[in-house]
Amino acid sequence: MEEVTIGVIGGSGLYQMEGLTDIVEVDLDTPFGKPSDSIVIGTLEGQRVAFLPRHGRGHRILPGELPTRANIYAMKMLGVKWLIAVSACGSLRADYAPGHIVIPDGLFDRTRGRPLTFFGDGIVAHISMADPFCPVLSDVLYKAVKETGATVHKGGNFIVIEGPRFSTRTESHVFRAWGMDIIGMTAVPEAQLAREAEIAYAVMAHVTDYDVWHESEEPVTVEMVIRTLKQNVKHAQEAVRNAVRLLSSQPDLTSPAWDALRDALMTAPEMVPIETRRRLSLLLDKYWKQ
Ligand SMILES: CSC[C@H]1O[C@H](OP(=O)(O)O)[C@H](O)[C@@H]1O
Ligand SMILES: Nc1ncnc2[nH]cnc12
Repeated sequence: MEEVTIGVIGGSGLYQMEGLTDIVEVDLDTPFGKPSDSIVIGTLEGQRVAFLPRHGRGHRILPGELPTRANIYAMKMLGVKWLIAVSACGSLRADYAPGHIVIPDGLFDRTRGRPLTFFGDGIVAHISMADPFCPVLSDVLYKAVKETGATVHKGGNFIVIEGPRFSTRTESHVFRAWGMDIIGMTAVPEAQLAREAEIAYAVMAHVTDYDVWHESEEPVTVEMVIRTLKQNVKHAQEAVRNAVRLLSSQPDLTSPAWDALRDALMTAPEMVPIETRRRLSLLLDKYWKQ
């Protein structure tokens, strides 16, 4: 299988990447099941890039049903080191307006019952999520969006709800009072699974609505999200292209995520059941074979 170092996960409204050439599609199977869809590998800005639509082509998979472990593991199988996530989000503050893009630096988990880890079944690990998004990749994304001329905000607390329903007004007001800036349904567990897989991960969050707290704006609907995204999908595509160019022109960039497991593993290797060892060898052989 060819090595691809840059991955892109497209969210609501971004189901394919424009401008890819020399395309191949791969159907991967992982120890955690099948990813959301085939992964499309193509050349962008002279660089091989792997693209996966998070909800599948035709938007078939609920946020709470996403096979996120398989999606991240599949990216790891391809050799992805930098993973750009594109998401639609609601805004919880007036100055982050629909049409703007946010590169969040904080994450608050309000999901329930999603598979949150690759570990378990005889192996224990505790990764650090103090800074949930890779600062190096976030910086690249910020510059990449800036180049498109879109309004971009660096930093913001991203609250991730279970969905699939949108929030009540009461919840939305509480999230604002907690200091949350944007709201979505998918960055958890993507961010922490990417960290467990030692992949640098950052989100380009496209503000599509003011959720349901605003006094003069209508409460969010799917129609509103899609309408705003349609107007902005060109920016998203251009920003991804810029990010790929910026990454490939700086081959010396490194991410703290790349050794996230160094101090996270608790279990003595010889105590790990053989099946678990096999399942996680892609993530752990670099430590176990030392
Ligand atoms: C279509 S509105 C709700 C939907 O949009 C966001 O999706 P994604 O993060 O994949 O862009 C949000 O998280 C919900 O899944
Ligand atoms: N207001 C909102 N809440 C949750 N997810 C969203 N995705 C887009 N807008 C959203």
